[in-house]
Amino acid sequence: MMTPTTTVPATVTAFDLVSGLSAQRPTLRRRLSAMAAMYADVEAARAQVERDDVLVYEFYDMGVPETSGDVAYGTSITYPGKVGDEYHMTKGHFHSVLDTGEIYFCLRGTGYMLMENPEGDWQAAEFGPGQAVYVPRRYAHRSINTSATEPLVTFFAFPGHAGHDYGTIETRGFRKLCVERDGEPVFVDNPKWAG
Ligand SMILES: O=P(O)(O)OC[C@H]1O[C@](O)(CO)[C@@H](O)[C@@H]1O
Ligand SMILES: [Fe+2]
Repeated sequence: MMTPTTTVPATVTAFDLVSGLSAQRPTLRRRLSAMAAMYADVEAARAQVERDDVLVYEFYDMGVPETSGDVAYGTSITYPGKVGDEYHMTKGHFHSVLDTGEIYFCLRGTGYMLMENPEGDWQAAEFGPGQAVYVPRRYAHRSINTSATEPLVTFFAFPGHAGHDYGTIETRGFRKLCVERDGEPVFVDNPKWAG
């Protein structure tokens, strides 16, 4: 009988359901200065960085091997706020291996998963606590926090070999932006979209 090969031991990690954080490892943190150019109103972003280089989001890299048999996972916490009228968001990325999906389960807060594929389709899935968004293969994805007060806390999982392609979104942007109009989030065309 074959003995299964195990490369990563079974592990248990505690994530706080309110903060989304774990005391067991440090997060990777993205401040506004690291993504000011991604917002539509770059001047507003730079002015905010001058006043206070706010923490926009943080997340975990659990160090899972980047192989197809493994599953990368962790929590991601996007803090409330706006840059001009655009809600706080993650950088967003395609997977380097485009044919890989991802799952995000919301633990706290309210927001959207914005998705688009190279074929021109885009979707914005609203989610809140207890709801999971499935990001299909080929779709770039970005978390957006539309709450004025609460962090958007999600647990994510994706194939270990998927990789991150940040460059495409950094140069081209997403087709749509999520902005506040009359107190409500709406998706509008991104005037800077360079597809
Ligand atoms: O990778 P971004 O776009 O900076 O956003 C961070 C989130 O995306 C992930 O890379 C997973 O897709 C996580 O590490 C984290 O949830
Ligand atoms: Fe991803």
